[in-house]
Amino acid sequence: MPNTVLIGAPIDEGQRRPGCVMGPTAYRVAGLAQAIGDLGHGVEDWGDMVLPAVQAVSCPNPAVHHLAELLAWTEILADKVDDALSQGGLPIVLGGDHALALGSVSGAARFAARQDRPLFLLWLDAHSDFHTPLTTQSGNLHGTPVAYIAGRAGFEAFPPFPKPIPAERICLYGIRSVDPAEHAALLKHDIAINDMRVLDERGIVAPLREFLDMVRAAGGMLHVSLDVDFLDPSIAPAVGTTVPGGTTFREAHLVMELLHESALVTSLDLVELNPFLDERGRTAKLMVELVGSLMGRKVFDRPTRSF
Ligand SMILES: NC(=[NH2+])NCCC[C@H](N)C(=O)O
Ligand SMILES: [Mn+2]
Repeated sequence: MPNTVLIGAPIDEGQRRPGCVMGPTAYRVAGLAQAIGDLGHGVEDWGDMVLPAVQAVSCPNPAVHHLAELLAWTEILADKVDDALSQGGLPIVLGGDHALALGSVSGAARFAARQDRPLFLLWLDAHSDFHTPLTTQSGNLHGTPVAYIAGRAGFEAFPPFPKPIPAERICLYGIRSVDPAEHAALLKHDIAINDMRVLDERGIVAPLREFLDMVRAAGGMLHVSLDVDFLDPSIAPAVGTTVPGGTTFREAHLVMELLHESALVTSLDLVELNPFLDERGRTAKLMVELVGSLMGRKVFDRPTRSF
């Protein structure tokens, strides 16, 4: 197992509710490095990234805000993730809102292209995040990364995405909130939507196994982007865009356990944690536990607490 590299990305410009900027600190306070280290993996914490000075840029869609900041984050985060992978590490990007995936997946894609390996994307989220800066009505760019990654037009202000990921290598999982413009575009691009209806009917395991089998058969790299709102709000309240009907505690752990067993994950985002909305750190702790399962923790490793 490669060394895990923690990259703090205190980004909250992709949406409007303040608080995600505290995400990286909350993960550290909740003991992320220790949880990974306890499983016998090496951990390096590269600290928090800092946004450089930016120049204003305009966008034809007046709703869009903080475009300049997100262009800058995209560039520096792509470099960091590429660096971590180039050093043989497994980057875990501590968000920060989901706009950070514009950069983290760019970095992974650049690295994969240099290695001549196909990159696959597993998007664990309530939302499909398939808007472009031209179609978003909220103007919140955290609703756009999948469109950028898939090579949709409308991202002319951004650096061209290194090697857009073809539809069949993108797996949207846990979806239950898609805007009409996103839905039409997803159908056009032929991107499979594993929404909660599909997962209710087929179960949480089968569609994921099928996807992982494809990754393995292609000798691919796998980037996993885990949004807090993939989880049901009853177990993970610390997120600005809650949608009822999310995955349960056991379903989410099972997804992580399957990912561990596959040994295919090469990079990971933890996004949308808003510690300001949390209840005594329970969402941050749950996210840390999920990373534990992804890194090989088993149910029977859990000590019984009697206090
Ligand atoms: N990563 C997220 N939480 N995305 C929420 C996006 C919500 C909505 N579709 C929008 O574009 O505003
Ligand atoms: Mn998201």
